[in-house]
Amino acid sequence: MTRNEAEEILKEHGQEHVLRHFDDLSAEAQEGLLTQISEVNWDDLALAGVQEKVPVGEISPLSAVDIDEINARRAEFEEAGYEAIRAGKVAALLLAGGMGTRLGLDKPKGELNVGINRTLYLFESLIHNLMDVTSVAGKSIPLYIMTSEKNNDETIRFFEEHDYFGYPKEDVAFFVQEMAAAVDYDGKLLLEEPGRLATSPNGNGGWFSSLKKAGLLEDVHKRGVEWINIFAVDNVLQRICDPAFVGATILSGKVSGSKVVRKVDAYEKMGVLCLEDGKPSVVEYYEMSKEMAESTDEKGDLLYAFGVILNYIFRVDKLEEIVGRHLPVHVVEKKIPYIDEAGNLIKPESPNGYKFETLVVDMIRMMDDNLPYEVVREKEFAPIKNLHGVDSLDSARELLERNGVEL
Ligand SMILES: CC(=O)N[C@H]1[C@@H](OP(=O)(O)O)O[C@H](CO)[C@@H](O)[C@@H]1O
Repeated sequence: MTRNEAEEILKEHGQEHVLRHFDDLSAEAQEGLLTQISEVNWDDLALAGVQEKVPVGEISPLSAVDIDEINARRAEFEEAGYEAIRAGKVAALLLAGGMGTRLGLDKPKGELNVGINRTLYLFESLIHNLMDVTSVAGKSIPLYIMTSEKNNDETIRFFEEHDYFGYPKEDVAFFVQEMAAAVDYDGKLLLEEPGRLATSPNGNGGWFSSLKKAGLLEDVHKRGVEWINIFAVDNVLQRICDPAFVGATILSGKVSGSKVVRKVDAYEKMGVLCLEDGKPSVVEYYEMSKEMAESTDEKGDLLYAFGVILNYIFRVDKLEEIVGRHLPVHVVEKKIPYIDEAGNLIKPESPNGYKFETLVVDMIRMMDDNLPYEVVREKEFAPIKNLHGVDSLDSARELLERNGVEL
């Protein structure tokens, strides 16, 4: 994009301020800024301050394959899962674009040390969880790691430095999540440096399109991968490519599966699986009505009892079918560092603008069906969202120790 083209498009959208420092920039920075401008999604920006209206259908409860049923059929599920894994049909995909900022760590979140008397990085722990499966299967599993512009180089450096924690390097591929520009409350694009728009990762809904854009779908096909198990970096206890989960999903004939746990109470901060117009769908905790959150059956149990733990399996052919479809954009208020008119860097203490994200939970709605698969939360759910309190480093350490992991 040339400067003139940039000027024109910025003018059209009332964003001329973006070129304020342009003449003072190096040629390289000018080039970088023009590229960023050409990548701005103007449709998203138009949503500043309004949540895109996603038509909500008729919501009804959805039950899961529960722990009793899983235990009764575990051997059968595991056999089917291991068979697919040994045939090379299953890959793992780690969502790791985030930084550890909220945990006081100015590094990729996966570099958090969860150890106490020894070092145990989040990344390391997740790799070990995956290796529990590959060592029994006698077969390596391709691992795709989604990073972001903010942490990609450092993440790769970290894996190199630690020799991939013993995982076969040739089976690991990194790719970068796409970014989205952020705006202030007036819908104006923010700059994080005189020559750079403030951007942030575009939400976890973009994982498959980013994988495709990075050219890794070819690798997926070349290896004969038919299923991808995506999982979040923050849950240190989770099982990855769990053979029973993989097998149960395959045997169900469904195109996707979600690991779920029973919520501790109506307001636990989790997305909840339900049926929407008869199809599986996830409603996020901050979008759930009080009525939906609190409704119970005749025994007094929550009707919408199963929360997703951000560990899903998807069939690749179905992902390819839906990849071009529009995912709703979620507008999220955030604290966004920016430079003011005088060029000073401001780090706001409270939210000052909007970021635009698509969410993987909306992909569930696009799948024709989904198998909710219940797991024991004390064994598989220890998300680290904060340092202390609920869903924190403290609570995760306690759960790790209870599961026999020495810290
Ligand atoms: C968009 C998305 O995937 N949100 C996930 C994710 O939410 P957070 O707001 O990041 O905590 O993790 C939760 C589990 O820890 C899960 O229940 C929820 O659905």
